[in-house]
Amino acid sequence: MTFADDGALAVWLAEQAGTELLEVRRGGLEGKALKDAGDAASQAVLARLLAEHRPDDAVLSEEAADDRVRVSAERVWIIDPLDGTREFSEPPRDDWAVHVALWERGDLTVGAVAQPALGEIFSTASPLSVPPRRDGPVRIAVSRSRPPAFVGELAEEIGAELVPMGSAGVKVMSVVRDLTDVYVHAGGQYEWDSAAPVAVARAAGLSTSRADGSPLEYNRENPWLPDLLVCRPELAETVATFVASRLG
Ligand SMILES: Nc1ncnc2c1ncn2[C@@H]1O[C@H](COP(=O)(O)O)[C@@H](OP(=O)(O)O)[C@H]1O
Ligand SMILES: [Mg+2]
Repeated sequence: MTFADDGALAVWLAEQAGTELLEVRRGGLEGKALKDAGDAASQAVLARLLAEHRPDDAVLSEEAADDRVRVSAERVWIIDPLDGTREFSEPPRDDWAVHVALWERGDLTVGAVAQPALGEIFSTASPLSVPPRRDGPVRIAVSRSRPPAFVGELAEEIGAELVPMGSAGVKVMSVVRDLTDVYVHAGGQYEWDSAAPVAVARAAGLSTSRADGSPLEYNRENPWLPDLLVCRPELAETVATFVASRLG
């Protein structure tokens, strides 16, 4: 197969990696062995296919050594072969994902987020549009295992309910899919955790920023990008102002 279009390639790459991950999950491993096998198998698929289809592009991956060539490159694929590794290792949970993004000369241009256990893929190639918000409390997606310290207080302040789940990509997609209205994270993450999801969320018309409302930047020297806010645009200022006051 050949792909002239980067958006279509991203979708195909995420699908190929997702198929591999489902196969690994059927292989009888458990716990850490399953996590490690998933990380390695998905990385191998993505690295091989990127080398074949885009040999001149740089890659930043959670599962590979950071090749500093990317810092001065014009095109960088930012990938997380398995986001929500913990949930991947807890079948039949479906809150884990494959992230494939492309960054070009300063910004994200393409993204695909596969949720293989759901059989779904979300992408900039086929953007969704988020329906108007229904009545009822604001729904805030948060990490199952590492929710930000301030999130209980935020929920109380704006009358929201918390919806815990695994994987940064799944949480961003929950806003895209109108399962939640906000995803806010702080305390730790890397560029690969949010790049593809953020590209998909932007294409769906959502607000994407650092948790305090400042702009997100990708392909920086240090890929540590510890906080994130993805939400319906009308909620962005309220949440960011609250978070800024708590994060100082
Ligand atoms: N405090 C922290 N420090 C580093 N990474 C974090 C983090 N909190 C969350 N993450 C990463 O963000 C992703 C989503 O986490 P969570 O499900 O808790 O929201 C996970 O990616 P991986 O599964 O790719 O490692 C996790 O490792
Ligand atoms: Mg991740």
